[in-house]
Amino acid sequence: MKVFKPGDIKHIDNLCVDKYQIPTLILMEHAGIKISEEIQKKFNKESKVLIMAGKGNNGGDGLVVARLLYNLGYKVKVLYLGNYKTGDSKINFDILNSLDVYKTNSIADLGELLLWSEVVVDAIFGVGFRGNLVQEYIDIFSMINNSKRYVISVDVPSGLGSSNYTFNNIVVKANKTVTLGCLKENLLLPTGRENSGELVVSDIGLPKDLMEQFEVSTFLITPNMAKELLPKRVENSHKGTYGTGLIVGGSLGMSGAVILAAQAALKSGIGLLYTLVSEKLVDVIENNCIESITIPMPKGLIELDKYLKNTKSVAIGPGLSTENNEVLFLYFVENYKGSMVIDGDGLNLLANLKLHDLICENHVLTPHPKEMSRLTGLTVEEITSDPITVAREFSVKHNCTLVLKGSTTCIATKDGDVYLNTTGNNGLATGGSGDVLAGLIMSFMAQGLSQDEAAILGVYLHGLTADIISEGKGYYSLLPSDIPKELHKGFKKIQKG
Ligand SMILES: NC(=O)C1=CN([C@@H]2O[C@H](COP(=O)(O)OP(=O)(O)OC[C@H]3O[C@@H](n4cnc5c(N)ncnc54)[C@H](O)[C@@H]3O)[C@@H](O)[C@H]2O)[C@@H](O)CC1
Ligand SMILES: [K+]
Repeated sequence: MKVFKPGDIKHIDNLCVDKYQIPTLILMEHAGIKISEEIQKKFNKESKVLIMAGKGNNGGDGLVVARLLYNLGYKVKVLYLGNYKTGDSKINFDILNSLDVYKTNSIADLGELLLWSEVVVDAIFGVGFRGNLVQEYIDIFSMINNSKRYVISVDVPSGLGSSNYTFNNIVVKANKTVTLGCLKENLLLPTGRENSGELVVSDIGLPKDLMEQFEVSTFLITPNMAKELLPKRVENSHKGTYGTGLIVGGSLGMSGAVILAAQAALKSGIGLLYTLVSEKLVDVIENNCIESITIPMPKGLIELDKYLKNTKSVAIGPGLSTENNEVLFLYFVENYKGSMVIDGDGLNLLANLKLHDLICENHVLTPHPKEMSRLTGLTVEEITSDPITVAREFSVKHNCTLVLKGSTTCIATKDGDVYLNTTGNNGLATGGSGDVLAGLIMSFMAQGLSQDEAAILGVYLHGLTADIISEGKGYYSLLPSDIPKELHKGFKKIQKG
């Protein structure tokens, strides 16, 4: 599903007017109709609705809502923050002036108005919000957030920056956000998701042709997309049909990482699995992954060639340790020509040894923000405040697939597309869930998916399975090892569509 940037919205706006001859006043009316319909679904005509109308077009949408609800018989009061000297908001302000709707621009009355209200329509800022907040707005936002009223945000919760930024760390916290015409990037990033409440994308009459033809480079992973990516299972098949994979990792004390990755690979349909681990770990791996073939680390790495010949994909890094593994890591990055997931200490070795020039299109890198920081030299804050751009720039520069993990994971391709994943929950924030993900991606590449496809499906399935488990277990008790065990439920849900 297409996801739009603030710049795209401006462009769409202009095209509506110039190419499709649709005045924005019509779109504003549609926006108002859609918001008022959402209110009617939840609140009856006895309800008291406070409209907070900002000075731009977002405020104009709010003024339309005020008129429509007033006409329907709702008790409506408006606190407006603009002068409305020109444009569509002025037209709607003038119309409202001709009606007997209570209006004030006195912010000092906000406390009383909030006490009076049952529903607050947050039409203070939309996608035109920029920069910092002055104290007056910080106070307004705090009062709304502390009011315990039902808040419905128009387009975006007010104060949400264009990416994952927050200015002065405050955003209006909505119960529901009705976003207009199309999905916006910032709503899908963590700050947007935390503050939007239930998210509804509302059709406001933007031309179908325009929206279909408009090119974007950010997408939301949908159930349908995941379904289409599932590797096909065929009746007449054998283990060779579903590919051979290899997990390289597991230093002393970290055998669990390999076991988790291996369980995930085995439970996601791989044909044959090898694990390559330190000799001392062979027994523990064999005991826990009876379907895999365990290879003890040979003295001469050249001995690995006979295994690698038939191996379609590798995951290197789970539990590997950065100590004494430089030669091994370099061997794989330089010699292995199949698809390869580089995870955990594989990423740290990549960063420590400055091997960025060896990253190529066969590689899927799966850093969390701290590992990304080591890879890029950016701070964690710089990465998390604009993860889409950071991920995109890296994948294009290094011609690889990058999975930047987070509560919204960004999968960036070498072509510059970014896929956002919103499955998963805070129960995944436990050491080991990344190993499961690495095993899944490796498994899907062994089964014939491209690097991008495997990353998209792996990330989606990983989060979806966690969500399914959490429905029964809650978030506290979710363990990475639960995911391979319950993976069949994730697959089933994807297959159903
Ligand atoms: N794109 C479209 O096709 C449509 C957009 N509509 C609405 O228009 C909105 C965008 O309208 P605008 O571009 O007028 O922008 P907004 O209404 O989001 O905000 C812009 C106003 O806020 C002020 N502002 C921005 N940052 C500020 C800050 N940090 N502190 C104080 N003031 C600040 C600006 O000076 C300007 O007056 C959308 O979010 C949506 O609600 C709808 O009317 C329907 C059609
Ligand atoms: K808003």
